[in-house]
Amino acid sequence: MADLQQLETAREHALAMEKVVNQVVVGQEKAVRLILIALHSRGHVLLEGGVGVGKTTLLRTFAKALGGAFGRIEGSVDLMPNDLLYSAWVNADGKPVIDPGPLISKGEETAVFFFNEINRARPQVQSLLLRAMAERSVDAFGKEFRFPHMVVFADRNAVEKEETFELSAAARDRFLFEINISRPEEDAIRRKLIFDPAFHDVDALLDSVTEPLLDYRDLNELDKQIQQAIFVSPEIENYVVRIWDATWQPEKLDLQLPDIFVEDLVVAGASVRGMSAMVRAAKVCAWLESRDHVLPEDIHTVLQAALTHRVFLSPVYEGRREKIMPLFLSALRDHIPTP
Ligand SMILES: Nc1ncnc2c1ncn2[C@@H]1O[C@H](COP(=O)(O)OP(=O)(O)OP(=O)(O)O)[C@@H](O)[C@H]1O
Repeated sequence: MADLQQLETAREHALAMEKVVNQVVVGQEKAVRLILIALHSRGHVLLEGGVGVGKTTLLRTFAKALGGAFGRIEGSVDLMPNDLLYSAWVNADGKPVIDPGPLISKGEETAVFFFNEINRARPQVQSLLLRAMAERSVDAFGKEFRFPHMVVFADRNAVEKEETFELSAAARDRFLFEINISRPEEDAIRRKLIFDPAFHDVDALLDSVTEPLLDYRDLNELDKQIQQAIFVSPEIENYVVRIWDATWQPEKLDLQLPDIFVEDLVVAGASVRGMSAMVRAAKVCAWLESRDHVLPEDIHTVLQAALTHRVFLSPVYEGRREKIMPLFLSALRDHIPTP
């Protein structure tokens, strides 16, 4: 049974954490809310967006606010799977030394692991990461390293496509959300980021998070409690199933999308994993809004992030995915009657 008082206290902590993160990383409120939801539904996240828009700052802030460790690695063509597990070097006495690599060096304390530019890493490296994400453990140095509290964030460089290895459809499906992080829209915030020196020094920004606001070790249990406590009505169930069907056969709705033949658009819609992930995330959303049941607005909050990387488009449209998917998913939302 979920403990309602415990859930209430946990929500206050989660909202306090969100407030602090929004003070450190400005103009990214939507992304911050989605990351908060992902952390509480224990889902890994793909990040899509620009370079130097505050992704590392955002993730380091979350890790610090959770009191856990932050790990990071850069994807590159010559990165090998073992580079995640160990690094070898020669010390001042000429002796070889082997250190644990970024994936395992923080062990069980890892709360957030950031794989920057995952599409620059070869498929072997991506596979190791996917296995670590699914099992939250890896084998190295003849033993098992576990990181039961880790949530992985993987960024895809969407601008440069030279020498890249795009994630396969099955690999993308392993991520709860794909979240877009781009330049803040508000002019005043953009100016602040450029001209206020406070935003030029990440370490100084992070110093403003003085103590953990939540314990990363509580999140696995909290997730179970939230999933038990939040109710999904039969009407919402029907609504979700209609959305699911529409991702497979959008031509059954009367959608009009510019320059697109809707009958030819989709090769495959969302998976079972994708739809259940969306529902889990919507429940967390309802909990953050102090409700014990899911409303259509919770589904709407997570719809884009949960499904945008899970619908497979025909090759003729795949190259315009970034533009088409937001239009397509908004059209689904607008055409399916809400309960
Ligand atoms: N929205 C924001 N709020 C606060 N600081 C920001 C924001 N956007 C960018 N910055 C500042 O810009 C600089 C670059 O940020 P950061 O390294 O986090 O970006 P990034 O997206 O991880 O970059 P890269 O793509 O190169 O890895 C930092 O000094 C950071 O403080």
